[in-house]
Amino acid sequence: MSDEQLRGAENPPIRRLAEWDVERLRELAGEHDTPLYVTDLDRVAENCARLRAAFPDADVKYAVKAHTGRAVLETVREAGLDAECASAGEVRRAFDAGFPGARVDYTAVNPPARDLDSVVEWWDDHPDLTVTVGARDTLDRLAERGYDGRVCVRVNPGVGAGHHEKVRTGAAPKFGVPYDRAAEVVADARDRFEVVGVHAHAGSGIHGEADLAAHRDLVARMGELAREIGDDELEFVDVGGGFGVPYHEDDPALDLDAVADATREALGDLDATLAVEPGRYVVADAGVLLTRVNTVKPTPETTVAGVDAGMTDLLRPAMYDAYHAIRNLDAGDAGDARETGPVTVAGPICETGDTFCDGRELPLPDRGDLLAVGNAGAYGYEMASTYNSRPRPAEVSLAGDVLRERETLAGVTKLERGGADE
Ligand SMILES: Cc1ncc(COP(=O)(O)O)c(C=O)c1O
Ligand SMILES: N[C@H](CCC[C@H](N)C(=O)O)C(=O)O
Repeated sequence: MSDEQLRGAENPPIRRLAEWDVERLRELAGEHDTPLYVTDLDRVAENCARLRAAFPDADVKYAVKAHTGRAVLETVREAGLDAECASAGEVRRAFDAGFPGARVDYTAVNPPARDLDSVVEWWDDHPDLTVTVGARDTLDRLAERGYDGRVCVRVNPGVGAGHHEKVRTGAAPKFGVPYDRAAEVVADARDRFEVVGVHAHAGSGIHGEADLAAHRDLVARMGELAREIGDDELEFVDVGGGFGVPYHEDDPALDLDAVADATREALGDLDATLAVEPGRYVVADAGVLLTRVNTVKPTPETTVAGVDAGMTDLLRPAMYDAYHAIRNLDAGDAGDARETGPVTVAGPICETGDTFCDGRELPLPDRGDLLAVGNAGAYGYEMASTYNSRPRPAEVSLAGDVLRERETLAGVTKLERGGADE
């Protein structure tokens, strides 16, 4: 893609749910059944390209946790982003998808011994991998295992931002060494490791003015810290991810170029390279969740549309009260003319919070209707569980390749005594 295409109308900053090809989604649901995640790998590549165009001189790392699927990771690797991994499991996935060690950053948060053991073992074959560390104890535990490789020190910037209090990471004491102790921890780390960077992350879903102001504060603080400890001795200053996408149909898309300019300005002059690590921005609008209505129940307040996907497939509404656009692919602008009214889309899980929307104005559902839930590509399948003994859904690419098989009931019980062993 040319620079013009990367930034222009051919690569818009958001693909809205209304823009997905309804006929194709219907076909995929027919072939693969529901609930079904559909992932558009071309859109993943476009999002990567837009990030690289906005941050041409930066190291752009993909936060793997947003969507860990092999096909997504391969697409991201080919599009030139590095991999930021939250666990040994994610590091393994990055290696398996072909990322070399030099493009892998393991952000260790209270890392279990097993994770550290594995990563130190893999370091033999991948001596250029970077371990990001947010506590002195973690430095000691790495040293005890003979690790003396590349380290990045994670700082708690005391500045949080994001779509919900549970994701304002930068203000949570769990993450990173306190800002005013960072220089001391870096000095200690320099005695024992190759310190290549410093890192902080404000939180997830940075969108409005307040979040952007917090992001700028964080970046400015990281610029100051880097200069204090010697930016010429660092390879990079990582200011985290968190770039938001619009979940409401009429929310504007993030102006990524403006965010990039503000980031550079807040960082100030540095010898070290800027690094960013978005997850959601790369995959959110590249995925939809398809689910079918199986029960329609009129009540005085709302029509309940019982569907075959639940909070076990897409946890975000239950966990964060997150809004996801929902489109009935058989009614309204996508199908039959129908009256609209307040509709509650409810899953099959025995939990009051197992709804995708409550009393939202939608075409009144019929049994058998196919619904699409938008922006399901980020933290969708990744946060799926088998609660209520529900097998996890399948995932296919928009092109029709099965990316993840539907889990079976035998799969759900296979690890337990007396469970299925197939
Ligand atoms: C350290 C770190 N980096 C990056 C991210 C990615 O955040 P987002 O998906 O909002 O870009 C997260 C959130 O999960 C994170 O904790
Ligand atoms: N770990 C991320 C938050 C992930 C949020 C995500 N799970 C969501 O669905 O919004 C962070 O600290 O910024």
